[in-house]
Amino acid sequence: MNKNMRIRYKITLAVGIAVTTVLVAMAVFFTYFQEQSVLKQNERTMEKLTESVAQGLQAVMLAGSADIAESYADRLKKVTDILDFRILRINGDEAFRDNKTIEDVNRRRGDETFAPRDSEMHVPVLPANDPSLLASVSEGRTIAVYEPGQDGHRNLTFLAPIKYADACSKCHGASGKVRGVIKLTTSLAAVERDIYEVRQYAIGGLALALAATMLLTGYMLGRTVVEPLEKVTNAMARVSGGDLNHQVPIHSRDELGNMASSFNRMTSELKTTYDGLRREQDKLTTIIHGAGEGIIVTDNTGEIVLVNPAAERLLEKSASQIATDGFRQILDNEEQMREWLSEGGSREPITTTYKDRVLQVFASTILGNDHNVVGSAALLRDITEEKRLEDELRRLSTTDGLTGLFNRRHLDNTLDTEYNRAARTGTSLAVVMFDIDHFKKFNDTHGHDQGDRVLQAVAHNFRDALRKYDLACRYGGEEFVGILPNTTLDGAYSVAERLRSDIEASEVDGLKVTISLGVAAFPQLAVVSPEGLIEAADAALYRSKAQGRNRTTRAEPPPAGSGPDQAGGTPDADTTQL
Ligand SMILES: Nc1nc2c(ncn2[C@@H]2O[C@H](COP(=O)(O)OP(=O)(O)OP(=O)(O)O)[C@@H](O)[C@H]2O)c(=O)[nH]1
Repeated sequence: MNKNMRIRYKITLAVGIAVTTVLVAMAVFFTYFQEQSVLKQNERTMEKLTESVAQGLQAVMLAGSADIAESYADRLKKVTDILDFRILRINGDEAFRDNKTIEDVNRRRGDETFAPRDSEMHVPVLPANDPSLLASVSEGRTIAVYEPGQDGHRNLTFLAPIKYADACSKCHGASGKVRGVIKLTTSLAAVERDIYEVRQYAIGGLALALAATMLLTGYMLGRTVVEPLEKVTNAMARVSGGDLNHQVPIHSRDELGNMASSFNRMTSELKTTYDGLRREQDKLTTIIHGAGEGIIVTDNTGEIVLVNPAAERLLEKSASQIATDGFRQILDNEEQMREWLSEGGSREPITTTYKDRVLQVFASTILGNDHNVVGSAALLRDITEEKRLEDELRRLSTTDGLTGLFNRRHLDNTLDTEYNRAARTGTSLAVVMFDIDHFKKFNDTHGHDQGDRVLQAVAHNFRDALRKYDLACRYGGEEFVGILPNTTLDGAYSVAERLRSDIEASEVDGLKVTISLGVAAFPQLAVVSPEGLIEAADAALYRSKAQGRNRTTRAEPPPAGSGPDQAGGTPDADTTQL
């Protein structure tokens, strides 16, 4: 059945086939039985006729008028619809064609009762062993035989026995039960024509009944099933097209009526849900469009379906340009985007630089309920200012405001790290510690602001004296510490001396200061902690002070009886001040 065929035609066709089958079966059944009945009736009539002919002939024969029997037979042959009429002997030969019986009878009677025929002939009509003939003779009953005729219609042949009566013995002597057989053949042409006519009427009636049934079925199906179904189908099409206000009219309370009312209920609930979703979507759209963060969303084919104004602002591109470039080109860096997305949606935001801005990007793959990819999303946040403030904060937390050197907290952290590294790698780590000589007096004499400027100048010198991977720190007040990785005690001593002489030689606003220094190095000095290194340098510094200031002292365990290893200028720092 064609899949595109409308249900109305499908059902009508199905009903038509079913009705046709039943009607044809009934027509065949009744026609067949009617035919059989007609044929049987015809057979019975003809049988009676044949038998009465046989009895008539027998009576004629008994009356001694065989001639009449013969002429009777000849006349019967001419009757319409009687194709053949013969009087047969029980061996199948036609009687009354030779003188054999006449001679027998005359001989038996002893006179010339019957005159012999002028001409004789032997006419074998049926073979002696013909089953129908044998059955008729042996059973003494009439046998009907249907055979195809030459005109296309069937013929009906009766073989009716001519019974042997006692009176027959007078002429024919003792014999069997049957003396001869009447063979009467009629054409069934008239009967079959009648049957054919009946068939024609039956087919006509059948066609009429079928057409009426089909029309009625089509009409009834249309009214009761198809039209309601079509209404629901049309309503479904309208609902799927977005018209959620459409309702199916309900005309009945049957299954189709229930279906329509269920559909209407479903549509109403769908509309309620849809309206709710729509409101949520509107809210979401407002939020997305008003968000400070850039939002870009794609569908599962990778096509960009949403770009909010913040994204346009951050990327300095129009929404259409972003959509044209594609999701992987959001940051003009396809490789990076692919990498982020290949991680199955980055869980951590990624910080990247884009057109002099620092952007925080959260790129993720959106997965559906069954873990299939339904799209991708990128959330962009401009953290340039945040980053600047963070860097500034970090700088402020690790540096000293007056001198710009690293502060003590940073020193402690760094020293820890460097000490551990030196201990692990077996390299040297040196510490230079110094403070300004008689600085209290300097402050008192020149004022605190002047003292600050001196501190800044000394810090400047200090930074210049160190390598770039050394760390210059303001340890507190007018005390400074330098951390010198990969530096031996002698190396640190040289640096300290150079710094001391630089400061001694320099001026700040025409004023001079000197510094006293202490140097310590690991592992020459077997300290067990970074604090130990500081303490050793501090002790060496103390000794520089004690030895007269403006000098550098090595922190090394002094051999018994020997003095500290010193270098530097004049013993008393008073002379270093201007
Ligand atoms: N101008 C200025 N002075 C400071 C600052 N921090 C500490 N000082 C001063 O530095 C002086 C340190 O004095 P002291 O510890 O007695 O040492 P000193 O006077 O340098 O004597 P010696 O170290 O023994 O030579 C104090 O007067 C502090 O007020 C600062 O940030 N600016």
